[in-house]
Amino acid sequence: MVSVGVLYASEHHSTQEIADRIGERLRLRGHHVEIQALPTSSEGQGPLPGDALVLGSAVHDGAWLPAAEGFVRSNADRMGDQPTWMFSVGMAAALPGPLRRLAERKVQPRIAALVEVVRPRDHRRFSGVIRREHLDRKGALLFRLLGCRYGDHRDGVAIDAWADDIARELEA
Ligand SMILES: Cc1cc2nc3c(=O)[nH]c(=O)nc-3n(C[C@H](O)[C@H](O)[C@H](O)COP(=O)(O)O)c2cc1C
Repeated sequence: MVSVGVLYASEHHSTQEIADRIGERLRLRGHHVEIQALPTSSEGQGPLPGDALVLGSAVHDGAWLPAAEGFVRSNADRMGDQPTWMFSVGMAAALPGPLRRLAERKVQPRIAALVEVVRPRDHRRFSGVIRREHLDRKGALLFRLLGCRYGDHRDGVAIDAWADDIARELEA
């Protein structure tokens, strides 16, 4: 049994629910799991929870949310202390075919820079939920012009499979 901290930053809850799902799955495999939202301020950060970390964030404008990016930056010197997995929640699955393939291939530079700092066992990208009310007028116009689809694009099977991969590595 390994103690795992699942830390996330989420604006509209889909990343939070993905973090919960991963945490639940790891619990089912017998691990002790603490699931926590990352604080918006880097002040007062204590010890990292758990002997292993799963770190995730929603992606906004090509970057992790400030709480998650700030967490990585302010803990850069101890990021290698325990095995860590990263996940990013974006909207690749909302994009039409060619754009989607492009988005799936390319990790945005600001996120790639965080991966360089953390050096995780794996960095996985999932699609989340995107609704009209999440976007301002300009964003909604662009969304429509690009032919994107609103909705819940999460793939529960892929999320569970990834959590199972983590559990297997923890048990190895
Ligand atoms: C203002 C805004 C900007 C976004 N920018 C991106 C982006 O640059 N890349 C991407 O893949 N997804 C982007 N998304 C989609 C979100 O990452 C996606 O909806 C995700 O599920 C949000 O997670 P949350 O529900 O935890 O906040 C954006 C969404 C919003 C509302």
